[in-house]
Amino acid sequence: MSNLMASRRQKAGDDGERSLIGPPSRHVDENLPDRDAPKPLFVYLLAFFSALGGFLFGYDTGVVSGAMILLKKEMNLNALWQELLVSSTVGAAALSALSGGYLNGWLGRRICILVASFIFTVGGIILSLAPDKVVLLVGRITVGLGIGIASMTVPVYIAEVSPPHLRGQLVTINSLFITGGQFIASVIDGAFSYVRQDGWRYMLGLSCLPSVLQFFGFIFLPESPRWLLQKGRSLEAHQVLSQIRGGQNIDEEYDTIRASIEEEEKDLNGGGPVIFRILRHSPTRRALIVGCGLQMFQQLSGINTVMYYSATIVQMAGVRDDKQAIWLAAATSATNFVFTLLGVWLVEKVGRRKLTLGSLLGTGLSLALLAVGFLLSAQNSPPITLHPLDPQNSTCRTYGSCEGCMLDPDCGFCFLENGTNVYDSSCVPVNQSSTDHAAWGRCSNGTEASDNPIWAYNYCPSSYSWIVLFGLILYLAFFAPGMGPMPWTVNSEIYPLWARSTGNACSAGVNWIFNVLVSLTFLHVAEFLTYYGAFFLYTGLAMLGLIFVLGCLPETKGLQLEEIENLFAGQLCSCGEPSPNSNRHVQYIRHDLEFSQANYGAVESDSAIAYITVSNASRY
Ligand SMILES: O[C@H]1[C@H](O)[C@@H](O)[C@H](O)[C@@H](O)[C@H]1O
Repeated sequence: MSNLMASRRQKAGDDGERSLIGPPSRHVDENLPDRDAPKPLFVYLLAFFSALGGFLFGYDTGVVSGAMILLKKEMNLNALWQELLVSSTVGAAALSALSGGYLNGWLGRRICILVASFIFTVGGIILSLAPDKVVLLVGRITVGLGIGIASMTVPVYIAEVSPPHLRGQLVTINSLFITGGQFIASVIDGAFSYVRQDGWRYMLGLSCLPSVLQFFGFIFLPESPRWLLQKGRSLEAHQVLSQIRGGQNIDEEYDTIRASIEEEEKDLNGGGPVIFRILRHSPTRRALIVGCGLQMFQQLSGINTVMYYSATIVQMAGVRDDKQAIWLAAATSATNFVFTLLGVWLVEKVGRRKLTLGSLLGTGLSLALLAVGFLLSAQNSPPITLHPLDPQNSTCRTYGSCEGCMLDPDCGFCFLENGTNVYDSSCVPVNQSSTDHAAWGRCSNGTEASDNPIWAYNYCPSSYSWIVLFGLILYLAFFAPGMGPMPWTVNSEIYPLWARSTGNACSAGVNWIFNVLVSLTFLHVAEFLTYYGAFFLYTGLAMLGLIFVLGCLPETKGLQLEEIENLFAGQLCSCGEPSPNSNRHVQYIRHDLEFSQANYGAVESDSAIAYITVSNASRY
């Protein structure tokens, strides 16, 4: 199986037979985007309706931060409940992504997408009608289950229906929809933040619109032809492939997929659960390491910390008004969205490998800049000038400057400012039921202090904040086109059909598990290492990721899905060079002259598709 590399050849003449020694297929040979290749409209329609799953993934993970501002007041949520409502969704997504592999293989991609959109709709309804926090939690877990299934199924489905020259672009559109969902969520958050009473119900419930649209759309859309063929439904598979290729001749592509499945089945003599077979078979084991590694490093580069922390960074830079900070956070997600668009444009031009490498390098440098900005801010942290008597005798009175005070989760910084000048500053305990106020004194809730002191929880005012703001924008500009979408895109293409659902389930699970880990540990890491220490740590992790990608990620651009397994036939890390084994390829020869849908059943039994393995042939 590892030697399988289907190479398409052009027709030798008009006699209906394909030549054995024909010229190599253009897409592989030139490694250039296939500009003249047809772009059937139907495949765009499929990509759009499937990518609504990505939109919901982005919307439901993004909307909660704005909803929380209103919810915590209306439902009197303490820190534990706030944490639960945010992370339960991501935790549920991790579990359902892992089990989604089994569902995908069993029920098919289409049914899984229908199930996910149904779950999203039910979750949205529960959330918008929730009478109390327990029902809210049930709703958040429900949408998390939908997110997990969608996050692993949609890229696989799009990859399986796309022609090779458009595959990278179309799968990356799913990532564009993820960041688009996060952006729309932040705009909806901004708009409904003015509706004090029940504004959160609209924020959380509006996700029902795209999920209902996706559900009804998918009732009429077809199953992946590759999955159909794997299940032995060859007539249907042929019809669907021909439909999504807009009536072009699909014989070669169909033969390649069919022969590849036959070859796989012959070689799959070892039984047991698919994950064990993946681990036993070295090419798929290597692909799994690359896929999971990419997803792990995506999260370890701190994207969700940066996005989550953006509102605070903006406040640190001097925007003190809550509403303005919400709108500026929307600008952050807009940046993430716009630069993902750049990724959609670049993926078929420069390829996955170069795009990921460039993105990781830039991400690492911007993280270092963020760290330097935090370091300068810490070194020039405003001193504490007032020491009011502390009735609680808390640790807050022990700090000499804002830096130590804001790193202590029990304290906050209360100050006056005149331009960039900070004065009359104190460090006081935070109100346990809401971090928006101090527990007592000038900055506590209900205190009408005439001089209007500012309460800073989690940040310090700093004249170096522009470096941090610049670092934040630079970070998103580098992360969004490459490290954001490529882990999803690459995972959708590197596994052979029999291992695709399980491989994607594992790697998506790794993504969600590291997502929870990084977001849950960020504040503790910052407490122990300070903010600049935390960002230097992420810089180091991004650099490790760079070494990993440099060594282990092969280029998959332009190859047919059936050809890609061969890239993993050699050693795990060959620094992007094709392994010697990847020169071996299988060639398909169709013996019959006619292949029409009308006589398809007969053709299938009469015709023979021969495949030969050519060892170590020169690479075209
Ligand atoms: O690819 C996505 C995207 O970059 C999102 O902005 C991020 O929140 C997700 O965690 C990630 O998987």
